[in-house]
Amino acid sequence: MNNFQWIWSYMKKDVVKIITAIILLIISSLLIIINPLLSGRIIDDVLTNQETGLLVPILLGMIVVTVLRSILRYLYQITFERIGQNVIFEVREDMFLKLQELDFDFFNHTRVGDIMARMTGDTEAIRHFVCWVTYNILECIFWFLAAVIVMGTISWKLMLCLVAITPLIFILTQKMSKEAHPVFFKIRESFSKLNSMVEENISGNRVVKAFSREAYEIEKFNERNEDYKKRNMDSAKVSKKYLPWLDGFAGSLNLIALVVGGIFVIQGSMTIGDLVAFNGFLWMLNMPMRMSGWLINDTQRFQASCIKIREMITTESSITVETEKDTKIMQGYVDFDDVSFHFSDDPDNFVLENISFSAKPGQTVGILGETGSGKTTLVNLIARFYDPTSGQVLIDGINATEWPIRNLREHIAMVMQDVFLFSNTIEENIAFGNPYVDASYIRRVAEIADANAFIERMPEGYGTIVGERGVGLSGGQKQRISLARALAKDPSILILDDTTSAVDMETETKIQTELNKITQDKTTFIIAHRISSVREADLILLLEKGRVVEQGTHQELVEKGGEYFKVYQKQLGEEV
Ligand SMILES: Nc1ncnc2c1ncn2[C@@H]1O[C@H](COP(=O)(O)OP(=O)(O)OP(=O)(O)O)[C@@H](O)[C@H]1O
Repeated sequence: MNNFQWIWSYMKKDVVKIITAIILLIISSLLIIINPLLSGRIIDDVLTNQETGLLVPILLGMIVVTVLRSILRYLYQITFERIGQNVIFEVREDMFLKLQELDFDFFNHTRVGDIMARMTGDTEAIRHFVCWVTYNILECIFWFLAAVIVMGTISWKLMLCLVAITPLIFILTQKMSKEAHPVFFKIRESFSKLNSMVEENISGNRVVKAFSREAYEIEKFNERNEDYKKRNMDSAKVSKKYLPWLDGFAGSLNLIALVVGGIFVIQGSMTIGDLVAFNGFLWMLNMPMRMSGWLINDTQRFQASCIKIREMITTESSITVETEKDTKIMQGYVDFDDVSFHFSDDPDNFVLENISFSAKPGQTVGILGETGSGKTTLVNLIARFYDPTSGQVLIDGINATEWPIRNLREHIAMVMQDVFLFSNTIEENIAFGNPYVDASYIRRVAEIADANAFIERMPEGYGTIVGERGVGLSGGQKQRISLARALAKDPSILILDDTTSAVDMETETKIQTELNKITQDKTTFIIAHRISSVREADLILLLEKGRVVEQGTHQELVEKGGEYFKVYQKQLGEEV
């Protein structure tokens, strides 16, 4: 399917509107023919033959035609605008739905700025094409055809002299189109890089300032900005190379008409009125020629944008989300059966190797290990953010890959290491995973997460809006709201990834005591660096370079006197 067929798939449901708009456009194009013909009549009948009584009706006729044409033009232009807006509404919707469906792998490899460029600049290029370029192309075609027919009836010889240069115009537009094609792809790529750079700079503005790297960032920005300017200049150069020629050929039509037409009038094979009428149609021939360069540019821009959008819409997730919602209840049994995993872009480096363990509802699994040992990756496999490369993760005895994914995730709540809060009230942030939760339950889970006290101290309490990425809250406060959000979901499996790393030990102990009261029927995974966070767990996994090197309860592992014991002793020493 080429880009035009693809965009047609969005337009075709508006086929009645399209046909109506084209009919209006054709009528409007036919109406253009009338006024030059009437001008000719003024010269021949009113001025030359002195039929002065015709002047007023002719002038009135010209006014009616002009008004009618303006109304028709307005109607079909607004119809094309509506069709374009409908198309772009659906394209944007499809892109957003795709974004919801795409897996972690896509987001690991795609820059936010690039996605934003597709959602904004590229959709705008498509809107412009449907709303403006399409009817301009159609207008040009109909004007050209109408002009050829009417001018042919006035003087086919003079018309042939003018149309003789059309092949040259065709060759020029072909060459221009070929040259402009790659240039617009480069512009598109450059725009995406510039966008990504600015997006990263804004997201990371605190880091930039903290490290006083503004100058470096400005230099990087200037480089990208310069590249974008250069790419646009390349496009301008292509335009400037061809547009004067197209303009020149279009302008030469007047000269040819004047010289050759003048000779015909002198020879008596054409009246002055016919020559005036003929001249009145000239713009209908030269306008399409002048416009062709601009329309080619816009069409190439449209093509480049289509490719970027279609690339995203057709990206296949390795983990697909079903459309139908399943309502299977989850108990919370988790079994890892000889699970190994590597990321798709690094097949030689196994991040997890031969992991096996079992957990039952009501049990807590503590996961310890040095940084980069694979703890987060392990729990990501439970929520199916990734699928194991080999082995299987069983939830309630069923392979996680066989669970309807939304159903699976509905019963799992995760407090992620990198806390993200939406720019919304605290209450709505906590209710994010369970919109039906009531205010008293929100307060209850906030109390368990030890967040209630500081939330109530805020000026608007639970109605306080937290800024982008929770600016205005401390790291520990954000973690606690994020914990409350997970608890509000009342999940069967609760995953806490370094959830209390930013809170003090006393608060952590308080949270743990409260958590124990409500996790009786849940399977809880706690990733931590401090043994104090996991010592009560029913099972502790000690990870080292993706392998479980020790597993058991705190007591068992201490008695074993191995790696866990060494870490325990070290941390005990630090605490004393
Ligand atoms: N998206 C990714 N693509 C490729 N490799 C990755 C990706 N994410 C993580 N890794 C690698 O996988 C390994 C395990 O990462 P993981 O985040 O699971 O570690 P972790 O034990 O949770 O670390 P930490 O305690 O620092 O959070 C690391 O070596 C990391 O470099």
